[in-house]
Parts: sequence; C-alpha cells; structure tokens
Amino acid sequence: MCTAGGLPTVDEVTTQTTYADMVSCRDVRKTYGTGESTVRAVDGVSADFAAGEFTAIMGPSGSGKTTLMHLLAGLDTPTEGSISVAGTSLVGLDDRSLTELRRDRIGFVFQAFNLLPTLTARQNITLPLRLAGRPVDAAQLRVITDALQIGDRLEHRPAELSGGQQQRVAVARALLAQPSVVFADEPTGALDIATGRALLGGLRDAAQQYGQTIIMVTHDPGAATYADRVLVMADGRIHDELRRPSRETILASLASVTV
Ligand SMILES: Nc1ncnc2c1ncn2[C@@H]1O[C@H](COP(=O)(O)OP(=O)(O)OP(=O)(O)O)[C@@H](O)[C@H]1O
Repeated sequence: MCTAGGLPTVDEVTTQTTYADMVSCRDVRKTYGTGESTVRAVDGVSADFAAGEFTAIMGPSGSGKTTLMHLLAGLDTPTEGSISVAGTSLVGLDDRSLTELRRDRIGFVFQAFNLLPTLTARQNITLPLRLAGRPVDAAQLRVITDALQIGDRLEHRPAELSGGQQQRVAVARALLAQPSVVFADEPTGALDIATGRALLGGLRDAAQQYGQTIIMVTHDPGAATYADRVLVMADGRIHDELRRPSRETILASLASVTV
C-alpha cells in the first residue's frame, strides 16, 4: 500500500528492518585526559532508541549531550561500553564498515550546514543520493521541501538563502536519503520560532510517517516538546526520562538538575 503521493507507508519502511531498537547503548563511558584532569564526559549511559521514535537529549551545558550523540553516531569511540546501530555493533568495526554504516543508515543535521556553495539547494539536497548512485524520488523531494517551506527556493545557491533556509536545506538533504537514524545537534539554535517549527515538524513527520529514528540535542524546551520523549542528562548520566514531554515537565526536570 502506498500513500497518495506514492510514498511508502510507515509499515513498508519499518518492515525493512527487524530491530526492536534502531540505536542501543550499554554502560557507555567516555573519559578525556588522565589523573586529576580526567573528565567523565559520558559516565555510564544505557539507552535504547526505537525505530520511528523521536528523542530529544537535554541537560545543562557540559552534561555530555554532544559527546553521547557523537558516540551513538559512530563519530567518536567510547572508552567503555557497547553501541549498536541498525543491528550492527560499532565496537571493533573497521573504518570502512563504519563509513558505510554512516553513509547508508545515518543522516546528520549539525550547526555547520556544510552546503556546497556552487550548487543550488536542489543539487545540495540530492547530492548524497547521486553520489551513492541512488535514484532521486522527485515526489518525495517535493513533500519534504514543502514541509520544510523551502520548495520555492530550490534553484538558489546557499549564498542567496537565509541562514534558516540553509539549515532547512541541510535537513532536507538528511531526510531525502531516508536514513534509518537522523542525528540533529541544536538544529533550531539559530532559527526564528516559525522557521524552527517548520524544521521540527519536518523531523516529527520523518519519525511518524517514515519510521525514521530521530535523536536531537537541544537546549530549547519548546523544541523538545516535538519529541516522543526527552532524556535529561546531568554529569554524564541520564538523570530523567520523560515520555510525551510538555514544556512544564521538561522545565521541572531541568530545574531539578540545575539547582
Ligand atoms: N575533546 C575533549 N577533550 C576534553 N574534554 C572534553 C572534550 N569534549 C568534551 N569535553 C568535556 O566533556 C564534558 C561534556 O561535554 P559535551 O560537549 O558533551 O557537553 P554538552 O552537554 O553537549 O554541553 P553544551 O550544552 O555546552 O554543548 C564537558 O565537561 C567538556 O568540557
């Protein structure tokens, strides 16, 4: 069965995988330095991220959010513990296999958009697929870029787009390849409220309609309410887990770790 736009349904997408959890980690630690200067950036984290689940990671500055996300994405190696993505253990994976896993399974939305200045928005969005020799689904491209409200800016180059538009081009690029997991680091940090909502709505659609697993680091309680759950970190550990988070429950939980 297909949706009106010819896109695959959630069932079709999620049955491509058989893992209960798209991303899992057990007893993960990351320490920097030695002796008295040792920093326990991540200090014993175990967590599961189900297929199609949208998780926000919050917590005070220095609590280990970015470090944890980099570990889960295979961009950094844990000092201890195990991590698996799409059923593949990252521990001991050689560089080539890790690169392939990231290319085939993972999308990134980071503060630095990394758009190529000489390409139009459309060319930037479709580049990863073209490099991988995969076809570009024009209908899907339209659905994603319309949801992100950049459908009328596709023939412009990055320098002709606002920062918020560039950020949404980067989101569209991450979503079009339909990666199993999308990692987003402060994706709304530099955006106005309306633009931020469009971006968050796009991420939520990716989870709900296409079964993609979204893991987003944010300081913004409003952004985190778009998620299915919030993990609140403190001192490198998971201090709290909120399901169906509201602004009130998020603020209360954050207050309990910052006092
Ligand atoms: N490469 C590194 N070398 C040494 N210490 C590091 C390194 N990267 C991070 N840290 C330390 O690890 C701890 C966690 O950092 P991390 O960036 O994960 O925190 P965060 O919760 O993302 O913070 P913020 O909200 O400010 O971005 C901090 O004390 C930080 O100084």
